[in-house]
Amino acid sequence: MAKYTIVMVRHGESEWNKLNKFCGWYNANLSEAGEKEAHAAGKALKEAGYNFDQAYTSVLTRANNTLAAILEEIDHKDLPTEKTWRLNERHYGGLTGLNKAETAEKHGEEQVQIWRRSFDTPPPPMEKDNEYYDIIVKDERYANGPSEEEFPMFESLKLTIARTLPFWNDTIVPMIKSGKKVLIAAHGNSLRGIVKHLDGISDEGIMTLNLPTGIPFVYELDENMKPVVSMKFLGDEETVAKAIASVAAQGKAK
Ligand SMILES: O=C(O)[C@@H](COP(=O)(O)O)OP(=O)(O)O
Repeated sequence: MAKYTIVMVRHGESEWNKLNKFCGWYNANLSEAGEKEAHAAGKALKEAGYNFDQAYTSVLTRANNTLAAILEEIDHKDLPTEKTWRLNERHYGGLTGLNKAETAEKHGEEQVQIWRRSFDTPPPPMEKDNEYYDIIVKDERYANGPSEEEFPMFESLKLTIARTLPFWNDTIVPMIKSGKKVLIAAHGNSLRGIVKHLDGISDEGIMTLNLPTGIPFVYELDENMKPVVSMKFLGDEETVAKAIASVAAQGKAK
């Protein structure tokens, strides 16, 4: 029997999703369409009668602004919210800022698929002379962590999960178990990590999972945090399927 309900949402389309660029820890804003998706997500949650006691989000603006738009729509702007770098998107290393389709033309679709979706093959590291290195490393939002040793220069999904899961286990799970209704606004890959964990998806199986932007999804969990209902999207099936297919296709050569 379901005891807990948790809602997660990948941020609305970002400016760099729109340009089809690997984004990772680069702090892209929401695009106009992404703002709209975020408001639509809030409206869908309101219509379905969801309310929350606690929100969690990354330290990246695209997730923060998605959460803000949702909270505006559900009339709960002052919902207690914790931001953490542990929910950030995976760090896309040396791929950051590159166009995904152009990268597929240069390195082949198969290689791009491995970089985007393999469980443990990381992208190449971000070198110090990368144009985004200082912008990311010196960003004030990381003043309180990660530490220098923890600060990633690239991340596979495996490495992303290794820094997301401690936050899930130590902070989010106790909150859920205390009876609080939790909303998480984060990113394609930080959420894929949580979904993999919750549903016990294999390293192989997770490769085919793509999360659409701006469509909330619900988990109903039993007392042991095992899913009774998995990944129920608040959107009509056709729209969700199209949005998922379009994310999957981002790594195709033009
Ligand atoms: O970093 C990025 O480019 C995307 C995910 O890209 P893919 O792994 O789907 O290529 O992250 P998000 O838009 O969720 O923050």
